[in-house]
Parts: sequence; structure tokens; C-alpha cells
Amino acid sequence: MGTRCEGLRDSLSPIAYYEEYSHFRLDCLKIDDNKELSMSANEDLAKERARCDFNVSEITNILDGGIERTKQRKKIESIALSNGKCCDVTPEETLGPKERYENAIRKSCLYTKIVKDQVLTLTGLEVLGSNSSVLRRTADAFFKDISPFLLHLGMFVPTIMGQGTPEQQSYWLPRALDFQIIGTYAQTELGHGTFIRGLETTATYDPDTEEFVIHSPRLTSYKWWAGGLGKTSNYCIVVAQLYTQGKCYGIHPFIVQIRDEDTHMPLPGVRVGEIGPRMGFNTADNGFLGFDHYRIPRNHMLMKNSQVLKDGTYVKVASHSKLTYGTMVFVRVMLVNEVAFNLAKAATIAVRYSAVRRQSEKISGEPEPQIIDYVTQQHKLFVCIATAHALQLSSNWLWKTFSAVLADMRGGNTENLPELHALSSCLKALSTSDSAALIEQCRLACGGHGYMLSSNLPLLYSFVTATRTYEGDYTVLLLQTARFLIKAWEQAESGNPVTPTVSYMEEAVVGNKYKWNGSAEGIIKAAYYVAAGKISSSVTSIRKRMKNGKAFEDAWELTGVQLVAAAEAHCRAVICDVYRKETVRLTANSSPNVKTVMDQLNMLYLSHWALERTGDLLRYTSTTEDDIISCQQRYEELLAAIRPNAVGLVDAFDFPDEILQSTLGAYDGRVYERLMEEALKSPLNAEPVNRSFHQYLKPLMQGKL
Ligand SMILES: CCCCCCCCCC/C=C\CCCCCCCC(=O)SCCNC(=O)CCNC(=O)[C@H](O)C(C)(C)COP(=O)(O)OP(=O)(O)OC[C@H]1O[C@@H](n2cnc3c(N)ncnc32)[C@H](O)[C@@H]1OP(=O)(O)O
Ligand SMILES: Cc1cc2nc3c(=O)[nH]c(=O)nc-3n(C[C@H](O)[C@H](O)[C@H](O)COP(=O)(O)OP(=O)(O)OC[C@H]3O[C@@H](n4cnc5c(N)ncnc54)[C@H](O)[C@@H]3O)c2cc1C
Repeated sequence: MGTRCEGLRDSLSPIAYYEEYSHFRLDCLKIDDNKELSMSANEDLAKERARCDFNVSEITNILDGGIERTKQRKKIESIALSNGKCCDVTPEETLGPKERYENAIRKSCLYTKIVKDQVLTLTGLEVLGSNSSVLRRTADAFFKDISPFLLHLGMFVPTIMGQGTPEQQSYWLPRALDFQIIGTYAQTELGHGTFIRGLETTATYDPDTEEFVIHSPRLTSYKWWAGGLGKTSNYCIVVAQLYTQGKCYGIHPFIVQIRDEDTHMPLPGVRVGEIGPRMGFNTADNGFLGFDHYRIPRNHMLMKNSQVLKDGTYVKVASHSKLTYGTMVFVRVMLVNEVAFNLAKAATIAVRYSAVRRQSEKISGEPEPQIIDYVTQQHKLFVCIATAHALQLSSNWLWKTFSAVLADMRGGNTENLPELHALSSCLKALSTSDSAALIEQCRLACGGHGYMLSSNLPLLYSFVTATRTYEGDYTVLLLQTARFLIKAWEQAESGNPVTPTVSYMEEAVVGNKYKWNGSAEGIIKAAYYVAAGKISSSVTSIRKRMKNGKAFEDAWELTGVQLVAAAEAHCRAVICDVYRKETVRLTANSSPNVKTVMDQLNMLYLSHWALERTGDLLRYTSTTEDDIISCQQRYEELLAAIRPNAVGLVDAFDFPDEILQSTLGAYDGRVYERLMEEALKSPLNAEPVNRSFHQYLKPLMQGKL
């Protein structure tokens, strides 16, 4: 679909290509076969680029984290994309389930080989660290849906790194990084996903043989969902209840071989398969897994945080009981970046398409405007660009926070873990939920063509909406953050110091109402006051319920709706704050126009959320109706100010066409030509008359059925 992919069939024009693969002439579709479909770029998009008043690559560099990182990313992308093998001549989505999976494996192996042979030599293991987002982004040129290797790199390897002893790491990591073994992360079971203390798979230590016996006692204990488990992996991390010397010590991670390394047959005592069609992830062979008293060596328990000695003695090593949950925290941090990137893709597609698409008349008889000139369209789209920036910058900030806490923990200090857990939980929840909603908004903004799979918007949505559920459901994670907030509120009330991300509570506990001020800093402060107000209301409700005789757990449960809203408000304030501070910091040395447009986007985001939460502002601050009116006016002015730079802003995300994989979003804007080219690839167009006509339609129509 992108320029390099076209190279695969360079010798054939689209019409000739179609005729080659079909058996009837294009005049059936009423296309004049003397004319080529237009190969020239769309003029409206060219005009948009000409009117953009800032240096696009400056913003690209900011989003990448500096000019050197942009260069590095482009180098990796060009290595991976240069041979054109990433593209499918037959669209992935028109294949049957087996062929899709096989094709995904073919491409995963191809991509892995490119990474191993060419990218790793360039970056070293950095590619899995700070460059992993580049690896992830580039992978999208190979897969429209998901690679079956995602869990291997995304969770199997990180779990060994985070939960294995140095000896275990030096044994397993070289094999895993070289893809001699492929693994996944099997935690969720049919019966339990959220409540992991309730998992039912058991790992019972047998000191006589120095082995663990892994067992699935009932149907609900079957592992369910792990990506790449159904057909691809031969190893996996299994999270199971550890029993030794007759006592249960709770859930622990184990490395379990499930298939023969040579034949790939499931090993005796292992029952493994794929879970069937899903809304998305259909190339990721998500699987089920059960064990019948299956034995693994003692040293296959990942023993960094706790150990079982040869005689069965249990030894706790870690200073914090939740360190076994470390991989989940890591992935939640990664996911903020993941969804920012996917939202940026959707925004690019929808903004470019809106510059190409013309519809209706603003003034009777006048030419039809580009749909991006409707203010309602700008309202739908510009917040998507701003949110992609907000989440990208928040994700960089969260990564730094995560790295600092990790460094502390290496020195035995787990003091900041609760704050990291609270932050990563709510940022994961809000970023995935916002991104899914806004990607759907981008699809709606593209009208009927947005519904085409070839636009790539439906697949982006089906992927991102899953991120709201996996790695901790939205509500469940916000309730985790709420636990932290309520405790912090009580600390602040009693005059004790609180941690940096909740320091706003120290001022807010006094109970004064904040007077609205429409500056960026004023809106952020108001957002913190809204959060404080909601936390305070939740505390009051819990206390009232307890005063009326409820136990704390019941009072908490009954206050759940307010607690989730409080955690949401807290997280929104944090995102607004981080987005503002990072924008100011990162544009300090930028050219004036870059500074201006980044500031406009930031103000748009802040005003958007102020307007979305007017009820809260009126309730928890001294905001007046006049303040809301001026905020609305400012918001509309910002839409108009951003409009001329909209295409430049999405160009700054710098997605090659191969990564966007969209008929509507390609750089040259040949939307209609690409839609037709893709339609012509439909298997139903491979013959003029489908056999069902003779089998069913004709007998029906002739009354002979
Ligand atoms: C070729 C391909 C190229 C690819 C390129 C590779 C690039 C890689 C990047 C890719 C990035 C991502 C890809 C990943 C794809 C992932 C797919 C999906 C995987 C999964 O879904 S795995 C399964 C995840 N499961 C969950 O998340 C379960 C959610 N549930 C929980 O986390 C917990 O059960 C809980 C809800 C937190 C409750 O736990 P628990 O009951 O034990 O705890 P309590 O509620 O009683 O709380 C007690 C106490 O502990 C605190 N606490 C809880 N969790 C943590 C924690 N993690 N850290 C610190 N503290 C924690 C809690 O707050 C309480 O504290 P308090 O008592 O209040 O002080
Ligand atoms: C595409 C996809 C890929 C996945 N990949 C993996 C993988 O590789 N490995 C793996 O181990 N798992 C994987 N999972 C599983 C995933 O982690 C879980 O589905 C997720 O954690 C949610 O758990 P659940 O399904 O048990 O939902 P449930 O907990 O049953 O949630 C159902 C509803 O109940 C609500 N709820 C549950 N508990 C509470 C509570 N305490 N308070 C209030 N409300 C509550 C939730 O908010 C939700 O609305 C994957 C899931 C998906 C969709």
C-alpha cells in the first residue's frame, strides 16, 4: 500500500494488476480503462503542507526525545523497511484464520531476522530497552494485527530479567534473546484474571525429586488468554500457587517448558491450544493451557524475590510482598507509550483524510469545503493530536519515574513503590481508555470510509480497546490508585508529609475553594482541586457509612463509583500538569513558531478537559458561568489557530506509509485510488460470477430450490 510496497508490483499498473488477478475487465466497474487511476499526489494535501508555518522535523525531534534519537529511529526503520518484504500482496484480513496465523509467523520470523542480523548490531541490547518503542513501531509495518512474538519480547523476557536470579538470567536470557526458545506469560485463568491471589494452578514442591508438580485442579484453573501460547511458544512463565512443606505461600512465577524443542509437540502432562476467534489479536494465537501433575526442576521457579531450598524450606528474599507483580507494573508503563503511538497513527489517518475529503456546501453554490474546515471536525480531531502529545510526554515522564524507583529498589529501597504502582495503574487506565475512545472518534470522523478495514482504523481500535482490559482492567486499576489517594488524604489531614504527586492535597485539605484562572497553570490547579474535592467527598462518604455501622470493606465497596471518579480526576490533573511542564521544558530552545503551536495544542488539551468537566469545576472550585464562557471562547479560537498547521502536526509524527497501512492516511493523499486498489484485491473480485450463484441464487430465482 505504501510507496515501497508498490515496488513489489512495479511492473503492473493498478488496472493491469487487477486484470491479471481477475478474469474480467474493469469496464464492468465503469472505470474508463483507457485512463490510469491517478498516480499523482493530492493537491489539497500539498497546499496544506505549503501553509504549515513551523518546522515539522523540530516537533518530530521533540516527540522522539531529541535529534539523535530521531536519526536512530529512522535508521532502524529504513533497515527494516528497505527490502519491501514487510508487505502482503494479499491483504492480511482477507485470509482465513490458519493462513493469517501462518502468515504472521512468516513475517515475525522475517522481522526477527532483520532485527537480529542488522538492528542489534547497530544498537546492541538498547533495542529492547530505550529503543523498544522503535522496535514496536517498526513492527507495525509487518503486522496489521499482532505478532505472535509480542508476549515473548513484551513479557517473557522482561519477567526473566525482573524475577530471575543472576544465574537464571544468564541461563535463560541468551536463549530467549536469540529466539532459540519462544515464551509467553500465562497468568490469567478461565476463572480469574483480576483477582490474581485467587489463581488456582498449583506448584507443589516435591523434595524427594527436587521438582515442582504443576497441576490444574479444575476447568477454571486452565490458563487462558496468553498471547503466542496456542501454537507458537515452547516455554512460558506460569504463575501458580506455591505449596511447600504443606503450606501455601501464594502466587509465584515459574518457567515451564510446554513443547518439545525439536518436534514442537506438547509434552506429556500438558494440554495446550488456541482459544478461538476474538475481536482483535487474531494473529496472536492467544491460548489455553492445563497441566496434569506436570513436573519441572526446582530451579525453574524464578527465585529473585523468594526461594524454595532443596529441602523445601521457603525463603523470602524481597523486601516488598508485591515485587512478584513487577512485570505487570513494567508493562503498564510501556502501554502508555504504546497507546500514544496508536492514537498518533489514528490522528494522522483522520487528519490527512479530512484535508482530502470534500463534502456538502457551507454556502450554497460555493465549492464543497474540505471537511477539516468544519469546526465540528476540528473539535473531533485536534484533541486527538493533543492527546497523543500529552500521552507521549507523560509516558516519557512515567518511564523516568519507573527507572528511578527501579534503581532505588536495586539498592533495597521500596519506599516509592506504592506511588509508582498508583501512578502506573491510573496512567495505564486513562491512557488506554482515552486512546480507544479517540481512535473510535477518528473512525467516525472519516465517515463510511473509516469503516473500511483498509483504512486501518477498525484494527487500531480493536487492538487499543483491548489494552483497556488487559494488564489490569480500567476500573480495577483506578480502584488501586484510589487506595493510595485515600491514604494520602488521611496523611495530609493529619499534617504528615505526602509524596510529590499528591502534594496538592496539603493545600486542598484546608477546604478553601480555588478561584478560577484561565491560564494553563490556573486550569491545572483547578484540576488538582477537582481531584482533591472528589477524594474528600469519597472520604466523607466512607466515614459516613462506617458511622452508620458498615465495616470498612463494605463502606469502600459502596463508595466505589466515587472512588473511581476521584482516581480519574487525580490522573487527569497529573497528565495536564506533566504535559504542560514537559511542553515548556522541551520547547525552551525551539523556534518561535514551534513554541507557539506546541503551546496552542497544550492549551487546547487543558481547555478541552476543563469544558468536559464544567460540573466538577462549578462544584469543587469557585469557577463561574462567565469563566466557562470565556474558556469555551478560547477553545474555539484555538481550533481556528491550529487549523492551518493540522497536517503539519500529524506529519510530525513521521509515520512511513508502511507503518500507517491506511488507504485514507497515506502521505500522498491518493485516498480514492487506494480505496479502489484495495477493493480490487478482495477475493470476491477474483471471478466475475461466484459459484453460489449457480448453487443457490439461480435455483432460488428460478423457483427450483
Ligand atoms: C516481533 C514483535 C515486536 C515486538 C516489540 C517488543 C516491544 C515490547 C513492548 C510491548 C509492550 C506491551 C506488550 C504487552 C502485551 C501484553 C498483553 C497482555 C498481558 C496480560 O494481560 S498479563 C495479565 C495481567 N493481569 C493483571 O494485570 C491482573 C490485574 N490484577 C492485579 O494486578 C492485582 O490482583 C490487583 C488488582 C492489583 C490486586 O492485587 P492483590 O489482591 O494482591 O492486592 P490488594 O488489592 O489486596 O492490595 C494489597 C496491597 O498491595 C498493593 N499492590 C497491588 N499491586 C501492586 C503492585 N503491582 N505493586 C505494588 N503494590 C501493589 C495494593 O495497592 C495494596 O496496597 P495497600 O494495602 O493499599 O497499601
Ligand atoms: C487481548 C487480550 C490479551 C491478553 N493477554 C494475556 C496474556 O498474555 N497473559 C495473561 O495472563 N492474561 C492475558 N489477558 C488477560 C487479561 O489480563 C485479563 O482479561 C484482565 O486482567 C481482566 O481480567 P478478567 O478477564 O478476569 O476480568 P474480570 O475481573 O472478570 O472483570 C469483569 C468486570 O468485573 C469488574 N471487576 C472485577 N473485579 C472488580 C473489583 N474488585 N472491583 C470492581 N470491579 C471489578 C471489572 O471492572 C470488569 O468490568 C489478555 C486479555 C485480552 C483481552
